[in-house]
Amino acid sequence: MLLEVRTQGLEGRELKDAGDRAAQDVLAALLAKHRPDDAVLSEEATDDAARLSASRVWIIDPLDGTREFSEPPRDDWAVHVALWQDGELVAGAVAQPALGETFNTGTPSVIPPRTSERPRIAVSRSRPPAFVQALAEAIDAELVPMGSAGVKVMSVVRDIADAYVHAGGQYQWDNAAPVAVARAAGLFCSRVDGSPLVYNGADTSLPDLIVCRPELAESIIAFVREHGTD
Ligand SMILES: Nc1ncnc2c1ncn2[C@@H]1O[C@H](COP(=O)(O)O)[C@@H](OP(=O)(O)O)[C@H]1O
Ligand SMILES: [Mg+2]
Repeated sequence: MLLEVRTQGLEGRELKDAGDRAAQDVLAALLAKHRPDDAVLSEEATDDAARLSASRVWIIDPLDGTREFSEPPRDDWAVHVALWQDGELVAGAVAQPALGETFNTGTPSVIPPRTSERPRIAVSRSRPPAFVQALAEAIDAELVPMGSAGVKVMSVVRDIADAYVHAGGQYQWDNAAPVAVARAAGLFCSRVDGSPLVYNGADTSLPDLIVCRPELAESIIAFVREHGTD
């Protein structure tokens, strides 16, 4: 469906908006039909405070990496659907339609053996946090820029990168489903200072995170604790 939207001759802002709208409409209709009693937190819908007292909340980003979606033939954009229940993420899926792949917690991904001795850190292609260059030098890592938080987390799942480090701004929908999938696959996930990622908080902002192979977590967190993220 999103692939089809890309063939309609739209460009730039119009293509971004058409993608956001089409994916939001499909997901909202499916959730309303199959899970009418659950709350939904979506990037593309008005936040309803009822979710704060709900037991089950779907946290969705209908189109993550909207910028890259609008730059065909780029394939680094994704669809995120997570389910939060009573304080925890309990299920999630990240689809990469341009790859024809969906990663989900029902069939947890098996992380391939690490192929790169030198750590590869996935970072935002358009808004990389300032400190990651210094972090990369400190732990002798290389930076791998790409779009979409979901794609970056899946790049760790797929052994294209070994870590994803972000700071400076993001929202719950950008990382909820990717984190659910990464955890199910055995990856380490936390805020950049090592504290837990908390979902369905009143504030939709969740501005920083680390997702990495477990053996890299300590050195990344130690760097942030010593140097901060400025
Ligand atoms: N500094 C920032 N402030 C707010 N949102 C940010 C951000 N950096 C990244 N994001 C959001 O995180 C997602 C992944 O970004 P990136 O591709 O740069 O890594 C994007 O989501 P959307 O595409 O859903 O808007 C983007 O808007
Ligand atoms: Mg997003």
